Amino acid sequence: HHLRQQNRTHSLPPGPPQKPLIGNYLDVPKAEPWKTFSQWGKLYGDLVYVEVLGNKLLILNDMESMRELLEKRSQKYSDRPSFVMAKYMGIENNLSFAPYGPDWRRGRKLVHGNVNQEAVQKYHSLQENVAARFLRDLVEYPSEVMKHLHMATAQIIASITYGFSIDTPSNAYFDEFAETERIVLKSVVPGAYLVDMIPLLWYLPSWVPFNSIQRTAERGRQRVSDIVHHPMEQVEQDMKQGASSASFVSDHLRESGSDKVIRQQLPWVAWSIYEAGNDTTSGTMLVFMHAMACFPEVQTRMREEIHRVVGTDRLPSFDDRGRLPYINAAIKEVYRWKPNTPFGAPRKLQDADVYRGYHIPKGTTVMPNIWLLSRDQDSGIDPEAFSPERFLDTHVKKTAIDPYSYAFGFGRRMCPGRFLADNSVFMLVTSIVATMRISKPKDSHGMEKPFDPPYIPEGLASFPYPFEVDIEPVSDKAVAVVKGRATSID
Ligand code: HEM
Repeated sequence: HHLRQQNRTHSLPPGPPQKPLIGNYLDVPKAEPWKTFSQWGKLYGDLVYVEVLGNKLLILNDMESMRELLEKRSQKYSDRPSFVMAKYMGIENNLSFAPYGPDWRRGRKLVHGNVNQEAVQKYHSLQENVAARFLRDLVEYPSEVMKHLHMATAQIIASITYGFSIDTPSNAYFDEFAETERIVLKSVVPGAYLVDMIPLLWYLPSWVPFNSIQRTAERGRQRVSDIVHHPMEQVEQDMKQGASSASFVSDHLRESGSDKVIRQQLPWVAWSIYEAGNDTTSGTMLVFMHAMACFPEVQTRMREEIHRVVGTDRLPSFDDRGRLPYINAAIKEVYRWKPNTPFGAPRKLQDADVYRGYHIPKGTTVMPNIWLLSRDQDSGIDPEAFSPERFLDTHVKKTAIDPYSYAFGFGRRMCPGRFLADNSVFMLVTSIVATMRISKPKDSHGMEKPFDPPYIPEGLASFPYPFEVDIEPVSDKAVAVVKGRATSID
């Protein structure tokens, strides 16, 4: 009764008109929906409400509503939407997709212990070593830059999570991880599987033509289970032989003793770290490579700063970071220029709410339009330009919105890996710029080839597919420094 009254006095937030049954289904494009959401923002205001086949969606188009709802009211806004396929495949055991509750809280605590701001310092030398090896690979096989990049981020995260050595050249798990990742990303996108729109389909027998849902689900479940448990078994085996190095998994296996709950959850939490931390970091690095090829003058300014502060006799280290303001601004610019998660990671509202005089129904999927924040014009610099200057008050009257306030999410479900991620990005970015020149690909006559790397157009994450780019050492001395440093690790 109370709710009905609330409904009467408060209307839903505005949005495009709906059609019977399908609602706004035809209005929400699959490719780059955040651009359409942003246009709606201009038409309907900062809160936009749409319905797609009975699913309620609320789009937040301003920082204030994100802070108020996702942070101040996080008690209600920290659940995730649920998907039939994902649930069946076990993907809701992954921290990123888990419902808000005791399992999520326990898992989150485990992760936090290993990657909080203090703890990530113990990974500095790992990150420096991986960067040095990565540079040597670039010197030796520059045309395989995309492969090297993916390997570098995978090595960092696999070492931290499972203790796998960075000497493992092409670990058997990496391809398996990558393949499972595709299954995961598909299963948490509204509408990718018809069964999430029309749940009744699940109950149709599988001999009905075209109804392969249950078979797909079963295959996915098996794959997910394999990738969650195989690396764990390896760690346990290594531990028995005394051959495992410290890692998230081995530390917690030692500490948890016979705690059954933790032992059961640990493989899933470990996989969550790998799953959430690998493609996001490599994707961010691909955006960086894209930007460097398109904006050579920024690349030059970055290199000048490094050479001025660090010199050319050694590779950059974490101790240098505080003295590299232009580099730090350029890293912010990478997060802003093409944000990884243009509409964040969706939340599900657990109880009906009232905000700015509007009624927001229970169960509504809430999406912060991060992409729109990234397009702000406060600095007066074109949002499409890659320009670190927009973050420097020595260059502009008003600096752009700080991407650290939106690129890693909000409130209780904010990315717990953000310090680790940012350190990896800093180390890889500075190492590359210090020693390598990145440019658009050229043909055999030295003419620039057309260059416009396509981005994954739909789903939660947005970064380029692997693309061709030219890469060469800045000097013979740089090659010598790289080789010397890499050899010292061997
Ligand atoms: C540049 C790289 C990264 C970006 C841009 C990024 C971004 C994000 C975003 C936007 C979210 C959703 C937050 C929300 O719902 O408000 C998230 C969640 C998460 N991230 Fe990251 N992330 C990155 C790297 C990492 C790394 C290296 C780890 C490894 C520890 C990690 C672990 C996680 C986990 C476990 C979650 C789920 C949190 C939850 O649902 O409670 N991320 N990340």
